[in-house]
Amino acid sequence: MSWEKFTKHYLTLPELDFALDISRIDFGDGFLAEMEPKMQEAYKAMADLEAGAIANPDENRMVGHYWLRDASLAPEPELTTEIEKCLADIRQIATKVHSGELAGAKGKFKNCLVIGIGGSALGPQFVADALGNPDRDKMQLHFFDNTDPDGIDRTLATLDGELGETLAVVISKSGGTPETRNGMLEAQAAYKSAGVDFAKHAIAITGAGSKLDKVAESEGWLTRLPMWDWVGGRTSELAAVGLLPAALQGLKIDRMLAGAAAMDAATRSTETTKNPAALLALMWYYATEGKGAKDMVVLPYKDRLMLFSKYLQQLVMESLGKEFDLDGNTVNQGIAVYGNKGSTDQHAYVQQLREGVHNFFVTFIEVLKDREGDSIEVEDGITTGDFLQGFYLGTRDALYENGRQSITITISEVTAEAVGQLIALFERAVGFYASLVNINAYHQPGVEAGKKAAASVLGIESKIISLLREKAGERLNTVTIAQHLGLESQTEIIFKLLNRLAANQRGIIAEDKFSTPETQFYYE
Ligand SMILES: O=P(O)(O)OC[C@H]1O[C@](O)(CO)[C@@H](O)[C@@H]1O
Repeated sequence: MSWEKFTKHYLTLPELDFALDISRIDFGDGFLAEMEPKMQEAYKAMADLEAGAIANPDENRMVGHYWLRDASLAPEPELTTEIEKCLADIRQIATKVHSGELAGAKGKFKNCLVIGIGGSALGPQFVADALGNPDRDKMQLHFFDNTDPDGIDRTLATLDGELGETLAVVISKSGGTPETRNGMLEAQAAYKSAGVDFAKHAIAITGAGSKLDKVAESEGWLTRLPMWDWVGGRTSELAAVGLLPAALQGLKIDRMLAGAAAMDAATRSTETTKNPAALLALMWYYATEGKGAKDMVVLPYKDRLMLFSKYLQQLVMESLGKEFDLDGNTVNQGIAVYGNKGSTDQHAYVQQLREGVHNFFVTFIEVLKDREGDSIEVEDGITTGDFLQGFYLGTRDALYENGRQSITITISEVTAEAVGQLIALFERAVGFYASLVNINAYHQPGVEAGKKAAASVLGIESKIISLLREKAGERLNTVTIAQHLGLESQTEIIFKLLNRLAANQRGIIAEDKFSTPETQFYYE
């Protein structure tokens, strides 16, 4: 890698303490010029989106997450007012909770139990981990982000005896996501058995009029905050979804918003070589041949950014993973994202990256500041942070020598501003990339199929339970149960359901503990 090539492709934004290095993606000299007309179309589409166009045509919705960090940009004055009111409400709630004016049955709230999934959990989890400091935080955040009973129990165990000082924040844009509904019901049951009134310890963040909104209203929860239809779940970190938990934790939400606003301003530039989001989208296009031919490995060399790749996984994959383009052609688009943190991953999968199947490009994130305070020397004149940088630079070169390309994002420190910037950078890069490949980044039709199939499985389970009750004591095997139910085509599903029911003492007995498909089942 020549110094000339590096400096030519190193974009620095000094006012943001931010740099992007694309010199290790081997695009040829003509690539940027060749892509420029498409990029100009992407800028136009983005400008229309920010001005309030129906940028999500399938759902007939505006896409307004950029207005959240500069409410004056919202296309209607009522929206500006709503955004500002919501922010004021968040600040006020946090102030009252921290002062103890708004308290739980057993005193000042010291924990916050966030109940949500997908975009209603990943952002809050990432930010809490990136910016939290258990010694300084005003509240500790805990999460129910699944419908796994054991996962729920693990979280509840950490809150044992403290539910009277725990504020539950139930987050669901649609207000009808089953996992979140279940989490809420499990939390309600736990509060009840602890003798604590859940409603007086709960806040809902959801769309107006949703099921969750109605439950929160009718049960008299502490308050409700809005989720607007023009903010997608995966771009909601800087809406109440992310800001309320962060404010409760004691994080500087205004600085996070300011960081995002500054990155938004920088990425509105239509001068491609100065626009980091445009360059990122173009590098993704080049590296993946505009069709997801390679995966994106996200490697932050900073433990605090470990959850960023998980957060990006949803942002990128739910946005870009689409069957059809905007003209209805089958395209099966997407970019797979995975990663954890450097240098830890060096001792896990970097072996394959260096020498194995060549199906990825890397996005390194370099953080200049090591830690608060000084470091000891672990070798003569060398600190742990020196090692961390050494491993990043070494890995990057070792990969590049073997034809494995990479991008590096450099920030000086993991601050609230930097976290806001990173979120805004990738949000816009995803939007640009979607334009380059002509897809709708703002809907998620594919998730519906799994949800519908799950509902039908639960329907079959109810039928099995009724049938076995009716035939209590009779020994039946999977095939005969399927026949009785007239569901022969679902015999395998019935086998799976019976096995789990039997494993959980739900009245159904399997004669063989490690039951084979032929095993007999009966109802006690
Ligand atoms: O906030 P909600 O409506 O509960 O949805 C949670 C998540 O579920 C999804 O709709 C996918 O099923 C995501 O897009 C979303 O972030």
